[in-house]
Amino acid sequence: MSFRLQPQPPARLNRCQLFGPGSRSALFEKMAKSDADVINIDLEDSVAPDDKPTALKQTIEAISDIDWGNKTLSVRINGLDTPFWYRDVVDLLEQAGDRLDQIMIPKVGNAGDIYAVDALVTAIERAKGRKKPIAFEVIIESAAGICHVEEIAAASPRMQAISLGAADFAASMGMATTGIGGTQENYYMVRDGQKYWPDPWHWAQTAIVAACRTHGLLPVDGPFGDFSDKDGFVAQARRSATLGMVGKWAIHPSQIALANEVFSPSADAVTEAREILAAMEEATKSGAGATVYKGRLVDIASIKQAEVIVRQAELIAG
Ligand SMILES: CC(C)(COP(=O)(O)OP(=O)(O)OC[C@H]1O[C@@H](n2cnc3c(N)ncnc32)[C@H](O)[C@@H]1OP(=O)(O)O)[C@@H](O)C(=O)NCCC(=O)NCCSC(=O)C[C@H](O)C(=O)O
Ligand SMILES: [Mg+2]
Repeated sequence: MSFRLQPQPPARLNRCQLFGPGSRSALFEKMAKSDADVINIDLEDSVAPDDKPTALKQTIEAISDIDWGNKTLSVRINGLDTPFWYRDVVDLLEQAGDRLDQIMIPKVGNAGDIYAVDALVTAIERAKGRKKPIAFEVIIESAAGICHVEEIAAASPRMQAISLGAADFAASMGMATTGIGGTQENYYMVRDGQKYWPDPWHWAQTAIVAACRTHGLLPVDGPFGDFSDKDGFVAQARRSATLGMVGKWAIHPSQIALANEVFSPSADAVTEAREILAAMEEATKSGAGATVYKGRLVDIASIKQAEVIVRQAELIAG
């Protein structure tokens, strides 16, 4: 038990983060007009090395030239193990307009990585007199990242969100798969001759959720590579939502509506949450700390659970 209150995460929608390569400028308008809450223009792994300078230039222009509406606008920079990342940060911070909300730092391994980017961003913001501080979101996608996830979450006041990057994470962990997220054929148990497929991402997601909730950040599920498998995407997203994640990446427009649906509480869930709050208000008036709702126990913890759902519904309603 701690006497410190758990901080609330940033009060913004993050149900779907739509990715598109910075080298494919033809996609930018489509991304801006999509129903995704967050846009991630990618300078990292979806951009070939020879295309990096063009992708950076196009991205900087698009930040000011395109109407991004009320979306959170983020650019994924290159990893700190590459020769590209410092140029990404310097050019974005010196040349891109104030519409840029955050940068995404990939393959973060420890708090020192965040410190390094924070130092550079802070120096440029001061030198250029940038008014709006750039926020950070990071990807946990390595063995080192998951081992240090809590110190990473605490590393800077700029931190707003952490995603799980299933592809690089699997590679770093030496997992025997080339799939990006979702059920893994060979990760199964057998009972009475029946196969049962547990979730190999569960523990990493839970570690990310715990670190994010401790430090008031948004935990986000990363990519699901097989964009023709809608059922698989929805099943993965529902598991993530049940564990406390607030949203999921879309690497193709067909995944946006699916993510928005899963990470928006249903009308029935919101009604039930409001009824639980009303039942507990009545109980509190009569001096009780617990009561019965639809034949089951609800108590003071139920108020906090119901508030999670009502808060999300209110965010969506604007
Ligand atoms: C996956 C894609 C390469 C597919 O592109 P394409 O072949 O053009 O798809 P379609 O023909 O099916 O497109 C149908 C229409 O949708 C538009 N489109 C396609 N992609 C996008 C998009 N991302 N945003 C908006 N609109 C999009 C097409 O232009 C078509 O439009 P129209 O002709 O008008 O009907 C491509 O989707 C793509 O590049 N996706 C993003 C890839 C990416 O950013 N990857 C990086 C993130 S995942 C990762 O890095 C792994 C992670 O780090 C980890 O380690 O786990
Ligand atoms: Mg990756």
